[in-house]
Order: sequence, then structure tokens, then C-alpha cells
Amino acid sequence: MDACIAAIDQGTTSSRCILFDHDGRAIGSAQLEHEQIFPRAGWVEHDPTALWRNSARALETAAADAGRTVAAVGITNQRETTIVWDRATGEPVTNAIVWQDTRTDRLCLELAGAAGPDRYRQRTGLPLSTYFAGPKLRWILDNVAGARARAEAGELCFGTVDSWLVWQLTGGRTHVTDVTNASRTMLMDLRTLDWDPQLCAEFGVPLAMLPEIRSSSEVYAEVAVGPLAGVPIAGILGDQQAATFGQACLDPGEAKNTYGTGNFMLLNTGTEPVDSEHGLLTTVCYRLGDQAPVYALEGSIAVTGSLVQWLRDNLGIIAGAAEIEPLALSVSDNGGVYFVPAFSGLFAPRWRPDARGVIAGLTRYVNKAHIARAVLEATAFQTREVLDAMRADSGVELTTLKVDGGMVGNETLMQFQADLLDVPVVRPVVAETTALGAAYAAGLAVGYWAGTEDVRTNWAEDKRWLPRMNSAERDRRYAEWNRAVERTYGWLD
Ligand SMILES: Nc1ncnc2c1ncn2[C@@H]1O[C@H](COP(=O)(O)OP(=O)(O)O)[C@@H](O)[C@H]1O
Ligand SMILES: O=P(O)(O)OC[C@H](O)CO
Repeated sequence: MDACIAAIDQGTTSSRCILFDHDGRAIGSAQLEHEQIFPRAGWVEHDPTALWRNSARALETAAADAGRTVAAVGITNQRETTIVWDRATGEPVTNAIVWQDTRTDRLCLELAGAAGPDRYRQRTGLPLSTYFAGPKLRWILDNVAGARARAEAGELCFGTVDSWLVWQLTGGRTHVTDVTNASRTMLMDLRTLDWDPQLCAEFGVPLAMLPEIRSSSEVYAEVAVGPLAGVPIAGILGDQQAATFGQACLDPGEAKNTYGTGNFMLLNTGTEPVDSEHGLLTTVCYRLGDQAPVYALEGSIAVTGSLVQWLRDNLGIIAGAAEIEPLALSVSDNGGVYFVPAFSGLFAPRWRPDARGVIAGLTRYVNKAHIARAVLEATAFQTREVLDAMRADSGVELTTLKVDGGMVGNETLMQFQADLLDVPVVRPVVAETTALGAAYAAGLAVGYWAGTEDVRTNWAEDKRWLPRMNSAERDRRYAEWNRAVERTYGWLD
């Protein structure tokens, strides 16, 4: 039987492994959820050992079930989530601090100083925000007993989840990351693609604890533990960059939007970084071996699918995510309700750490179905803000928006999205584009696929939603949304 490529997708809510064949079709998978740990308001943690254990188990299970030879392993991961571990024992010094965690809000204000949050934007492409790994790493060094001294003595390693998984897969021999993940730390110079010693000094991060930055597609090492020992690890991409690659957005001007825990729209801008003046991030999209890096503009939204989970877990209005669609459709509109889920402040394009969530427009008339509708609409409205910023920064007018992620099974949301953007929304046959992108990166490095033309050829459309809302209605609703967003501002000092 033909060999296949395995992709580990270590995400915010679960770890999965998907196996792909030459046509880019999924031929097997396994998935395990892990605990979301909320020790205090604003704090979000994961147990690093659970992330590794679940990823390893998913890899082994998927490979055993498929019974095919695995030619290479690719890794894609929730980005920014920060792990520090002991170089000798592999023991984490504390839980992983997750990208959504806001404990570093005051630290970010201090680091910004009089220069403000855009102090490092030119060099890193990022505003100073709790979102990124640099401030989280600084927090660990400042707050975990003995961590700074041990880091300075070279005893500790830092990594985003990709680094952590490679370290574990190689039995502690290989400490690497790829350019896409490194570009989310605030410690890498976006143009040299290397750690910036001055930035590291300003963040108080010893260079000795940082992984080596490599491309997104090359053989880094072989798996050294478990039944897949000897298989090359040959691709690493942050999950949103992987989805962009898996969606075959390989030319400047092509974009995708992923609807998962949060939403992330990435626009390929080619081999030069484009500075954003409208609240987007400049990030590395991918780098294949020693080819020139490809950059992207990114609009990151912290809370979209996780608002559906919140409705399920915190309010109990639905028992499962799929129930939101029939509930929302049981009423003809949102009843005047707008739900702005600023649970971690607001990310792109507003970057308002002082904001907190608001449900606006409540009256005695409103019921849970209106709230469900407002929850779905919140994802589409936030995406509209990001697309407007993309347009303003790049001048690109998208002819279609490629979508993927867990929420795109929700047809009501997809139709509303097309209506609100006035752009057709297109879902591919393989909706697991994140894992697919990592598989392509790994498969290209070992010659399983010949070149990026294969990525393009394998992409196929499944369904398309065309805009059908009139512009007056679109403008009215968007104006109401904007009024609701303004009411979230200034809740925190
Ligand atoms: N039918 C649905 N309607 C709305 N949201 C959904 C639906 N199915 C799943 N979701 C949401 O999608 C998210 C899961 O998407 P996924 O891409 O697997 O996330 P991640 O990779 O961030 O873990 C969850 O937050 C869930 O609430
Ligand atoms: O795990 P996901 O799919 O929600 O992605 C999280 C992002 O990488 C955060 O930047």
C-alpha cells in the first residue's frame, strides 16, 4: 500500500493526527481533547504533558489504524502558547500559558512605556499584547521560583508547542522552531528571521533558552520514541499559517479565514513584509527550505467558536455546538441583540485590552434563540472588521474568501458571512486544511510531493455561499454592531 504523510495538529481544544495520501485526502485520523485550565479570571493554561501525551497517542493511533507506512511527520500547533522546561529532565517548570491568557496586561503596559503598544511593531510586525509569547515567557521568568537563574545558567528551554513536541518526539535531542512560530514571539526580527538580541535583552530573555529557528519545510530530525521511530519530522507551521498553505493561498493577494476557537484571516503578501496601519499583524506565512520567506497580513480574533462553547458550558443554553444552528434559526432575526465577546479584550483590528464582553440591546422580548443568533453573528461581524482592515492595508479586493475550521459546518453562519462581507464564501472539500498544510510542508521536504503545484492541483471546492443581503440592510446591521463594540471599551482601567 502507498505510504502517507502524518500531520499532528495540536490545537487549543484538542490534539489530532490526520494522515494524508498523494491526492491530499484524509485517510485516517485520531483526536483527543485536553483540559482547559482557568486558575483565575483572565488566566488560561494547558498541561504541557497532556499536550504531548495526546499528540503522541493521536499519532500512534492514526498510524496503527491506517496500517500504512508513514513517510514523514509534519507538526502544526496553536501558536504563541508558551512552555518552559528543564533541559536535563524535560520537566515543564509550570503549566503552558495559552495565547488567550491576559495575565501579562500590566507587564505589556510597562514594556510599551511612553512609546506605546506599537513600540516593536516595525521590527516584529506585532503590537505589544498579552497575545504573544515574549511577555508570557518574561512572566514565567519573573514569577516561577528559580526560573530566571536556571534559564541564565542554560538549564531551561523555551518553546512554543511545536518546539515542545519536537523535543519530546526526539527524546530531548532537538530544540528547534520554525519561522512562522518564531514570528509570534516578539523576539524575532521579521526581516533577518533571527532572534533579535536587543529585543531579547529588553524582554529579559536569555538567548541560551531559545530554540534554533529553521524553515517550515526541511528534515529537522527523526522521531526517536514510540512505534514511528526513524520517521523524519519534516514540516513545522503555526496552525493559521498551515491552513493558509493547505488552502493553497500561494500567491500574493490570496487569503483564507479559519473559524475555530478564534478566527484568523491571513492574506499572502509575497516575499516582502507589508506594514499594517489598520491593526493587522505582519507575520511570516511560510518558508520552504532555503527559498525566500513568504509573508502575510493577519487579522486575529480571539473569541469566535469559543463563544459557542461558552454558551454550551457556562450558560447551558445548548448541549453541543451543532445545536446552535437550529436554535438560531428558530427566530427570524437577532431581536436587536448584539454580543461582543471581548473576553480577552479585543484583538484585531482594535487591540483594546481594556474592553470586556457586552450583550447590547437586551429587552424583555429577547430569548435564548436571539442570543444564539447574536453569538453566531458576532463571528461574522468581527470578520467584517478584519476584512475592512485587510482591504485598507493591502488594497486587495478579494473575489472570494476561502474558509475552513470547525465552525464552517454551520451553513447559517456561512450565509450571513457572505451577506455581511458582500464577498462569496468558499469551503474546500478537505476542511482540515491546518493539518493538510503541515502535511504538505513535511511531504515536500521528503519528496512525497514534487512541488507546490501539487498543493494547488489537490485543492477542490465543496460549497460556495453567495451574498444576497441588500447594502442598506448590511450597513444598518454593521453600524449597530459598531455601536455595541464601543460599549465594551474602558471596562478595565
Ligand atoms: N456547528 C457549529 N456551529 C458553530 N460553531 C461550531 C460548530 N461546530 C463546532 N463549532 C465551534 O468550532 C470550534 C472548533 O473548531 P476547531 O477548528 O476544531 O477549533 P480549534 O482548532 O481552535 O481547536 C469550537 O469552538 C466549536 O464551538
Ligand atoms: O488552536 P486554534 O486553531 O484555535 O488556533 C489558535 C491560534 O494559533 C492562536 O494564535
